[in-house]
Amino acid sequence: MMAFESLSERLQGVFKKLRGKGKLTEKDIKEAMREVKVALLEADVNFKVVKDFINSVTEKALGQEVMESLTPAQQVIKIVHEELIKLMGSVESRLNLGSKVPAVIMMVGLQGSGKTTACGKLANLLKKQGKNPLLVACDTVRPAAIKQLQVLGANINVPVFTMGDKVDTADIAKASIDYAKSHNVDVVIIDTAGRLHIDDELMEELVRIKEAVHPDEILLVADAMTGQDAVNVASSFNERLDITGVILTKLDGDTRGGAALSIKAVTQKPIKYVGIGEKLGDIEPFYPDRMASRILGMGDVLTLIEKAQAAIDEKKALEMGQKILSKQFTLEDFLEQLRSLKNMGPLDQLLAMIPGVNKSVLKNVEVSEKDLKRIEAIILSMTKEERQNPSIINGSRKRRIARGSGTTIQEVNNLLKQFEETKKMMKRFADIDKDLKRGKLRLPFLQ
Ligand SMILES: Nc1nc2c(ncn2[C@@H]2O[C@H](COP(=O)(O)OP(=O)(O)OP(=O)(O)O)[C@@H](O)[C@H]2O)c(=O)[nH]1
Repeated sequence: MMAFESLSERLQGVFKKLRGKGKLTEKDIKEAMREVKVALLEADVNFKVVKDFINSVTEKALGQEVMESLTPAQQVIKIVHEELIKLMGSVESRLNLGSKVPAVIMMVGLQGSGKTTACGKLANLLKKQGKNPLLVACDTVRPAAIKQLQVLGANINVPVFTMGDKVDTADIAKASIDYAKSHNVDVVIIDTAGRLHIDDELMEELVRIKEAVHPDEILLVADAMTGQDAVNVASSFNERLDITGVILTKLDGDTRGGAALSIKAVTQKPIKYVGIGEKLGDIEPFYPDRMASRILGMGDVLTLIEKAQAAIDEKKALEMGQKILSKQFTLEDFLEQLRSLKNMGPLDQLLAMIPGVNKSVLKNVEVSEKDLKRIEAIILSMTKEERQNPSIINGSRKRRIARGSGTTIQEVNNLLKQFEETKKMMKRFADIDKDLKRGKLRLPFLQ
């Protein structure tokens, strides 16, 4: 995820400076907070939110425990981390589908926010959880909206309820509930009309749908790329409709982060899901703690582990882990590792989730999809002995391997260096995993 990159870099810069100092003075902390403030404002975080955030962090950071601790800089970072989590709502907010059947989710938002797509993503997610959802086409304004919903529904094998664009939308919504009851549907997802801007006519229509079906959830779909506008939109919808939560879309773009950081504080309504791409699987629950860790460059170990578990055969992963711990990790394992990493998605995104791996480390490791092909060729040109014990690879062996794989000696050297780096990184990963299992995740800044 490229979002938050510049905010993340700015904040890490501020903390690096702090860490360079032994004891901190009040002046050091105030100076750092000024820089954090500018970084947040530049990330388009709501002005009032920034002000409250800075006040709260400063007050805590100037407290005695911090100033007198042996690691004041790390304590300050820890406070920022905790306050960021609080800002985004502290805990993961799940869907609250109530007890009546069918449960009703009403989706609202401006045109182009990704509302229709989000309806499909949510239906897909619920279906995977064993539910039997129904999509309801209540956007009768945008000509292609009904068709778009039908196409989405067909893709994920979820029925779509429509009465065309001539019927009143509150009536359509009501009729869809009757249909759901007689068709074994347990969750109804209503796609509503959007507008380019908030207008009264739209709000009145939405209020009428709300009154007709009493939704369990009213989710506002907001585009993260629009920053403060998304926050203002959320406020307006919340005033009129009393929304229950937000789905923040397009977090895969280079959004500066303002919306994700401000929406909860401004509206008091949680972000429940984030959209991270155009495909139907590109939706994730929103975890404030993981997001805060990402922003502070502490990586996102939990997401990484979940992805790894989904992509790698667990038994193999366990074997691999044991090999690393017993230092028998060979180039053959390395190759296998790279091949399974390929299944996990773009490598740089995955590696960026590991704490302590920032851009500069990534540059050293330099693994791109293209590199993988070359690495494969080089490793396959080695003898079995060389793969198992790379230390025997001397100058003449390197020449032979380079020739055999159609690469250069420099490239063979690079690969061997990468192998060593990976070994180190995997060791680190194994440590993190161990800590997680022990229930105590050691964050890098506390080391
Ligand atoms: N990159 C990215 N694109 C997204 C995401 N969600 C939606 N989109 C794209 O955003 C565009 C608009 O999405 P729609 O779902 O058609 O928008 P909408 O809000 O339903 O629009 P109306 O029906 O007119 O209100 C489409 O091109 C989607 O593919 C996301 O999480 N990431």
